[in-house]
Amino acid sequence: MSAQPTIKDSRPTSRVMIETRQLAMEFSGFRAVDAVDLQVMEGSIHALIGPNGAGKTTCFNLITKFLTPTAGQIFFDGHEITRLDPADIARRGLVRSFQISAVFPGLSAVQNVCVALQSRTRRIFQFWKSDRSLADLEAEADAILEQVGLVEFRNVNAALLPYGRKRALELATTLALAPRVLLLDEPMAGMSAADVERVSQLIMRIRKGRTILMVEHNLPVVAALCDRITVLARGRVLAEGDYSAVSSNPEVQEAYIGSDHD
Ligand SMILES: Nc1ncnc2c1ncn2[C@@H]1O[C@H](COP(=O)(O)OP(=O)(O)OP(=O)(O)O)[C@@H](O)[C@H]1O
Repeated sequence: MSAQPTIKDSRPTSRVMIETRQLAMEFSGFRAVDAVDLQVMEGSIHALIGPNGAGKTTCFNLITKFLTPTAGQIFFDGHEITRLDPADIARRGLVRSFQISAVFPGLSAVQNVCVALQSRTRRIFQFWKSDRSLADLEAEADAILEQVGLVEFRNVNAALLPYGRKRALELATTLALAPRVLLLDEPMAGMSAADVERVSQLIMRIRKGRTILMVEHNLPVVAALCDRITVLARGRVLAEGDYSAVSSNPEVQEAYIGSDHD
């Protein structure tokens, strides 16, 4: 793990947005997540990394309430959310990308964002509504498409978008839900180098006013984007700090040896 040039534009504050206390998840006696204490600061981009089977996805699923922990607590902006359901926490502003907003392949980019905006405002997406309300909605959708660099693709069906652009559209539909905290599950998975660069820039653009927690295997991306990194191994926190601190930690280096990560 070599040091990478930084493109951070960080403004983390001292306020804790997501906190886990002694978080644990047991599957038939096997502790996939074991006493994890995590603090994600407001305004930061925070990564969860670790070798295969470290417990990253399980941890993510616990925080987004796709799983209920067998022990421990989860707090969002100071409020305990351990027993709330995913829709409840999404309404509070903690949104997992691709969680509620699906991308409909038969709809254009702008229609997809309109559907997501509608789901936020709980109105029914009625194309036959007055031109005025549809125009308002489309103006808001266009502003979001602009944020993610998809203006020129606004009328293209989602199914026809290149892969990287589809991920950008997924992010756009997530942004339509007005998240305060965004949880990204391997945002760079399966992307070409050009798409990785574009989506990295996109994440930097959308971080303003938000907190981002991501699971990501691409370590150069983590080095470039993330203010703070928590390294998990065998369900436990092995190390935490900025990239140079965790990558120079001998225990972290050892944990990665023998895994298929670089
Ligand atoms: N539903 C489940 N039932 C039983 N074991 C599970 C379940 N989900 C995860 N595990 C186990 O928990 C451990 C942690 O898995 P998890 O997917 O959270 O790791 P990860 O760090 O995300 O790995 P990867 O990088 O390979 O995606 C693994 O040993 C996995 O086999």
